[in-house]
Amino acid sequence: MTRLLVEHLQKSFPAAGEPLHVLRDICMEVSGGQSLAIVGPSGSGKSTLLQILGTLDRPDGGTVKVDGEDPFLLDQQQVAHWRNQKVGFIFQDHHLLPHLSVMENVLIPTLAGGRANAPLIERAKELLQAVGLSDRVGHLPGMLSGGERERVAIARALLMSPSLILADEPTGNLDRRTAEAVTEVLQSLQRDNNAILICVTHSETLAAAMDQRHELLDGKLVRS
Ligand SMILES: Nc1ncnc2c1ncn2[C@@H]1O[C@H](COP(=O)(O)OP(=O)(O)OP(=O)(O)O)[C@@H](O)[C@H]1O
Repeated sequence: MTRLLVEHLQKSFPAAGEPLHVLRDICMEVSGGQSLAIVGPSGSGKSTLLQILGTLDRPDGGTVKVDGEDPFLLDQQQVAHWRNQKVGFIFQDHHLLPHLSVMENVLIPTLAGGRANAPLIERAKELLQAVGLSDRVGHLPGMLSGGERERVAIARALLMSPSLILADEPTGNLDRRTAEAVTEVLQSLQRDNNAILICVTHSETLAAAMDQRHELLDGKLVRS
């Protein structure tokens, strides 16, 4: 089973005067099938933490291990491959490419390996069905509602069957009912895949739907 182990993670940013110590001592342990919400005040470092967990940024100290492997010890090419295989990102503004169809957007992760093979196309179809968008595969993102675009982003994030799903405010721009529907589909796919789901959010409803709730305060995570 997948296991994420984070120990004593630190991250600072240069600032006028003293450096800004955003993450001071982050420790966490999560297993496959579990979901976790990270809440905390604006500017407390939630997105920074998510970016580091997904290897989009580097920590200054501490370790991140997924299934015993520390991705920050890999070289640049290996880490890109690791990220593509292990991590699914979902962003609040979904980052869909406007000139590609729904199906093409879901298949974006295959571009890195140059292999949109038949099984992956089949999986994209299954995921679009699971998120309720089978009849929208040829649409452009601009033709979809906000909730539908978020569901395309979820399908895309799950295409490579990642063990780690990282979501930054996945329901931030959605009305309550749509947010609940998106949360439900995200969590059901996460459980089906036995993946770890980590959601950064200001939404208490989304946080309450996760198995654990952690608050980021003064650079540390406190289970709450
Ligand atoms: N690349 C950077 N360079 C300098 N400072 C940065 C950088 N990225 C983030 N910061 C600072 O680090 C702090 C934490 O930012 P972060 O985006 O992680 O917060 P957050 O908790 O996600 O906030 P919000 O809830 O408002 O999205 C902020 O004060 C921000 O200005």
